[in-house]
Amino acid sequence: MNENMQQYLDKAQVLIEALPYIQRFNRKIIVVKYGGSAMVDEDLKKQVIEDVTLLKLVGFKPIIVHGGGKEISKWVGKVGMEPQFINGLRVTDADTMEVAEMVLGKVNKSLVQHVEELGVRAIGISGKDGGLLRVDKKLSGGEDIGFVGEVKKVNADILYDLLEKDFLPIVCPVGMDDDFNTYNINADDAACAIARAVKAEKLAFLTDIEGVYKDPEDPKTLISELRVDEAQKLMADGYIGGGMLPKLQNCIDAIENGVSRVHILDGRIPHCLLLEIFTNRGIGTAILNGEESRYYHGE
Ligand SMILES: Nc1ncnc2c1ncn2[C@@H]1O[C@H](COP(=O)(O)OP(=O)(O)O)[C@@H](O)[C@H]1O
Ligand SMILES: CC(=O)N[C@@H](CCC(=O)OP(=O)(O)O)C(=O)O
Repeated sequence: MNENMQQYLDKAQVLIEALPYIQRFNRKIIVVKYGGSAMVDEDLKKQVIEDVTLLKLVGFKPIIVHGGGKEISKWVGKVGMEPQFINGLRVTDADTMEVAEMVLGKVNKSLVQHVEELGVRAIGISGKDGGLLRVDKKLSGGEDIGFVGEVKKVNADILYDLLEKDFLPIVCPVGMDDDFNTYNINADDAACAIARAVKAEKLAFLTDIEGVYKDPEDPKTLISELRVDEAQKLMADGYIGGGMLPKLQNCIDAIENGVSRVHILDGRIPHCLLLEIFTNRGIGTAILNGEESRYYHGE
């Protein structure tokens, strides 16, 4: 067999290996939280969008919930304010809220544009549209941090309707309270609330670190399988900081409320989503309930 033919056969083999995963997730909802560096780097952005589009085209039902924290901070700085975070949440006064909503709206439409370019119908909505995300004011450690929302209600019907009509929903983390004031929602919180509401099969957080470390200073301490009680202990013992705190809390919340699979993936790895879903490589950190394993039986 010549070298060319072997290359084609290898490609065919990759597709065949994906078959059981395609069957397992067929018509299942997968929520992808898209944030961190993978949003800033244009090549990575293209690859993430390609991955999600491919998931859609092979019969999954993906929903993208995006962040844009770095972009918001850039623009907050440009208008002469200083970005401020408490426990991974942005302190959001009225001016910051205005900037955040503008930036997130722009990010949302640019993602729609990328997906549409690949021939898949995408609809970009914020949590304001159709009352998708209703919030209460969220405090951080008892402290008032401004217009930061805690999701209290998700209108899942909008998402079901869009999926039913074969659209790829792309959600930006802005919502309203009962008095129709605008709130900034941490995108991890929004993704978790949505995954719970639609009973997603999988929730994948794409971020800019390999996964959860026991010791953030030591890459050798990356945790591949993290059980809920272990995660709680890591947080209580102070091993988790910054934006990883709300992320891990949301992972636990999702897994304890009916989302079957929850993963933190390194969005800097090209095609990390495809690798996680279609191969047995076990990248990133899987958050698990009880004794289950991140690997499916028979793998
Ligand atoms: N134990 C830990 N393991 C991994 N990351 C951690 C840990 N503690 C703190 N972090 C920080 O959390 C960050 C991820 O959160 P964040 O920057 O908010 O991600 P995103 O923007 O993707 O939501 C990492 O880049 C890292 O600096
Ligand atoms: C309240 C709060 O913190 N909101 C976030 C919303 C965007 C976000 O979460 O973006 P990433 O996922 O890219 O970090 C913020 O203003 O940065």
